[in-house]
Amino acid sequence: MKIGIGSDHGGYNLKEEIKKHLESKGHEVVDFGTDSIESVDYPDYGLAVAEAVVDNKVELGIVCCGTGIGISLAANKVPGIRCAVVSDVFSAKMSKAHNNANMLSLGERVVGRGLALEIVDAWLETSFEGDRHLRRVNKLTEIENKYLK
Ligand SMILES: O=C(CO)[C@H](O)[C@H](O)COP(=O)(O)O
Repeated sequence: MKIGIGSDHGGYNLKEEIKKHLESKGHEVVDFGTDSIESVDYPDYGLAVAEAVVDNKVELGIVCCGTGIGISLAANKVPGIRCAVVSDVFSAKMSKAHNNANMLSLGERVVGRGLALEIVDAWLETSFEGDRHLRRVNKLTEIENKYLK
């Protein structure tokens, strides 16, 4: 699978771990930065990955910041993005099965490396269940469309 990743400085080390992990499993990773722990602004990286997802340059996106919150908020501003901030395996599975999340966000200051990689695997291995959940996800899109100018 082709997966876009990105982080600010607060999520840089976790992003690098996730990148190595994904590549070791045979995924193609497109890294949108950042490239060090030098202080940067998370909206720039959330936006870059989110745009790659909606433009179909990558299939899914994974982003990290200190908490996972700020970079997910940025990604979720892009119409078509459903970016879930997750810090447990159950929520990772549900975010795909019920919400069809096309981006996953993790906080380096929240979850350890081992749990983060389990979350990533669970999320990638879970499929959207459709059915009643599709109706609800479609309603999310309707909300976006209502506010698109
Ligand atoms: O988690 C984050 C956003 O939700 C950021 O990584 C965090 O706010 C960065 O903080 P600092 O500039 O103090 O390192």
